[in-house]
Amino acid sequence: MAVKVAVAGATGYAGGELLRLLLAHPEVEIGALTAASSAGTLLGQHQAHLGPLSDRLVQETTAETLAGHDVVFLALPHGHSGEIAAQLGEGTLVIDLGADHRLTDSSAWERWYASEHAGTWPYGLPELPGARERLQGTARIAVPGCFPTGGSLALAPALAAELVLPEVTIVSVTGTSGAGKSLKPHLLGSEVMGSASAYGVGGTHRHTPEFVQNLSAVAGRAVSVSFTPVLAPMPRGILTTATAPLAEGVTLETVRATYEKAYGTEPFVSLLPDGAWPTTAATVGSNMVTMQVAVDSDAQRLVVVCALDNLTKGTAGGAVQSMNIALGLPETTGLPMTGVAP
Ligand SMILES: NC(=O)C1=CN([C@@H]2O[C@H](COP(=O)(O)OP(=O)(O)OC[C@H]3O[C@@H](n4cnc5c(N)ncnc54)[C@H](OP(=O)(O)O)[C@@H]3O)[C@@H](O)[C@H]2O)C=CC1
Ligand SMILES: CC(=O)N[C@@H](CCC(=O)OP(=O)(O)O)C(=O)O
Repeated sequence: MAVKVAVAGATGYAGGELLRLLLAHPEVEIGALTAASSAGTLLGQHQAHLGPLSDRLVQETTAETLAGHDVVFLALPHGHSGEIAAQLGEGTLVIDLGADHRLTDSSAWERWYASEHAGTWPYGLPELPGARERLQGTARIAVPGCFPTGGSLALAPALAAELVLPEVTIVSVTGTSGAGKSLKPHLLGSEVMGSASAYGVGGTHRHTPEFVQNLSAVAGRAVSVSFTPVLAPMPRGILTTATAPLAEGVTLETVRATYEKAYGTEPFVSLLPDGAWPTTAATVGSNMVTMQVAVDSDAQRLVVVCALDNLTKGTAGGAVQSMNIALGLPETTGLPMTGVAP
């Protein structure tokens, strides 16, 4: 029998990508589609790329509308998931694409999001140690932020194997869709086109505590993280460069062998052949993270570069991957493993 899913936030970027993937998922039947100000309109007025759902009515986001589904995806702005999730029973798998349930530390949530913490759910980054086991059979999933997805995967194997010191620097170039659809002055075409700009500089981006949480868990000790996002004039994609001081005597061969062991059997992480470097373009629409490692021997630093599509592996694809695990389906079901080129 098909898995009946509802999507709250269906008119947004994350909801739109999710529906694109769910339309191609063989086990899924798409039920209620909800939003806020767009309620009462047709989905085709907001998501021109979702032809088969074009005539579907967008409903209000209420517990009543979302009831009666096996899976409910919440692709809502931060702070809106807790209340609605509390009204959905444990018989429903609720998958939060927002930040509300990612952090384990309530005081970190209050500091970075300046609101009451909604709680902590199993974290939907299956490639992290122990994550798959926690996702199997769960009724609640917190989908990671798009930056922590790439940055955490870039550094986890090195930190777990103590190849680097626990002081890491992460710089991520991102496309504009990461900011969502709503109008923001710094995202106007004339501000973004032909220019790249850093933001959230100096340890102020709210994904910093998520990085610290993930990387400290894999390292088994506190990891300090300096994270800087850079906005670039492209709609999709994140290119992350992560560096850390090498531990004594670590060579490129050791690094490469460690990453091959960590990701060799991972369906959605591709360690590229020697000499090939990740590009965002090659990941567009796919659920892949492409990765390359290097050792800067003069500076004695590990350098890892990885690329992903912020809306696919960075949000909606990661959500579907975790749904598959929670429901006991093959993990790769319905998820694209190839990008589009050129
Ligand atoms: N974009 C990305 O790359 C990523 C996004 N996310 C997270 O996913 C979530 C959605 O992001 P994104 O799609 O980019 O945002 P958008 O602004 O593009 O879409 C937001 C959606 O939420 C709906 N909405 C807004 N307010 C409410 C409300 N009070 N109740 C119910 N629905 C509401 C909107 O409906 P309406 O049309 O009616 O306004 C719209 O469907 C966010 O939490 C975001 O942080 C996570 C990782 C990456
Ligand atoms: C370009 C841009 O603005 N990107 C967003 C990334 C949002 C995201 O991935 O995640 P959550 O909001 O779900 O944490 C930002 O930096 O806030």
